[in-house]
Amino acid sequence: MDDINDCVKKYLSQSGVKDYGGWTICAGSATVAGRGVVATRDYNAGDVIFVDVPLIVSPRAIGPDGTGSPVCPVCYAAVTTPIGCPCGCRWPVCGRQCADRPEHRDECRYVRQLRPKVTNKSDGQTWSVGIYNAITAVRGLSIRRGEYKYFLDVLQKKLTERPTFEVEELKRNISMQLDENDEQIMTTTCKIMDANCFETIVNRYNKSISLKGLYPVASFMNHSCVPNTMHNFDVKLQMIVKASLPIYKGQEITTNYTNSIWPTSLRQHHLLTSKQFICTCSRCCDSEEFGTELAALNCIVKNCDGRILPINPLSKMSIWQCKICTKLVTSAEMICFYKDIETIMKSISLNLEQLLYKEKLCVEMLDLVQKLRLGQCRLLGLISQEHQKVISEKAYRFRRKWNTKTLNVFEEQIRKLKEIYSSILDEDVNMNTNTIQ
Ligand SMILES: C[S@@+](CC[C@H](N)C(=O)[O-])C[C@H]1O[C@@H](n2cnc3c(N)ncnc32)[C@H](O)[C@@H]1O
Repeated sequence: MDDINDCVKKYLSQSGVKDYGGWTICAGSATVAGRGVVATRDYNAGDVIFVDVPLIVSPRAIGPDGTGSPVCPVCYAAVTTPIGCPCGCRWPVCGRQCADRPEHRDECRYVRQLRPKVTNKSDGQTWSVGIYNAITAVRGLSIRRGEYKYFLDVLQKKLTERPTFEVEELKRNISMQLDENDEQIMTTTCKIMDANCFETIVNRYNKSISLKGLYPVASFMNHSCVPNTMHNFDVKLQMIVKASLPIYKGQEITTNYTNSIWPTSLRQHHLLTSKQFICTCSRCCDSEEFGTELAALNCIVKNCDGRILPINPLSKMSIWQCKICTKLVTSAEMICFYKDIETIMKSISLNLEQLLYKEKLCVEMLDLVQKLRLGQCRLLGLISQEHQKVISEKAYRFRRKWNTKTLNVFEEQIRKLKEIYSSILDEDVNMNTNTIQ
């Protein structure tokens, strides 16, 4: 483990990151799984634990059905009318300026010498979706050069014998044969990305762009549904990891690979399909999820006030049961109920009644975050921000009806919520206080 720690710390210091030394990468009983990051000193909630610098950042692929839209692979702005890079790599850059940027030079030259095929010449499209989808793979080659090749050996890889989508896309869309060694490095990179990458969100021209980022320290952080950290990204795409709860020396530093307010069945499904493991944390083993009954639905039996919960929260095939009348419901039926609820939630827009409903939801969610012991987490920041927007909107709509005393109470509430979310989201480049969602 010493070699891994030395390599990671050298990389961070060479990347100009200030030394944050209160952690170490460990293996064995100190971690929930394989290697993990462990605190070597105490932290208070809100303390920065480390700042991580990406080894690779790349746009999300465009699906075979055309889902997703391209972003410029150099500046990551959304490109509404993409043009193929004028130098010839067929990536959809946003203009000459990005095509000529030094960081694009080597990868552009590499793709060019593979002779990218012109796919949609007839409709005038000058960029290639297939070549675009291979950006992650091509960027892996930059790690091969130099001392950080070591990361390719030590970072966990997704277990699969299947050919990687990105490399197959590249091979299909070039005229030259891919070098065997390059292909192997690209495949390894993609498997590493699949096992370790984080959603990296950047703000470009007031639009949130979702990218994939590979961060060397964060790659060793294990998952917990009751994590003790939160993170956000600065303008340089550096990941700032902070304690969301007090952390004691010797304790594992964990993150959340999934969504905190999803019920256990959804979180388990997501973790198993994307990261290939079953989480057995204290929250996952507790069917009531710390008393929140987050997954519960009201009993379907007439006149029964009970709540239906899974008998075995760790099994997706689990039977669900009402706590009062003991009615049993199959997992397939529960999935249908959840889908119906999702459809209803998506159709909500904000008239006054719904604004008040949203306020109620914000209050309930803030209570939930507290009960789930999520501490100073990003979710607390985001919900507080939404809550503040609802209250500001309400104060605006009722300003003529309310007296000064009532308005002052609301202003105080707004101030407190702003204080909470500003302290959590302060480095967050996506902070947008204007829109109500
Ligand atoms: C980003 S890596 C974390 C570091 C990893 N433990 C290592 O040794 O490189 C993600 C992988 O770690 C394992 N992992 C992370 N959290 C876990 C947990 N709570 N339970 C079981 N396995 C976990 C899974 O194999 C997952 O695919």
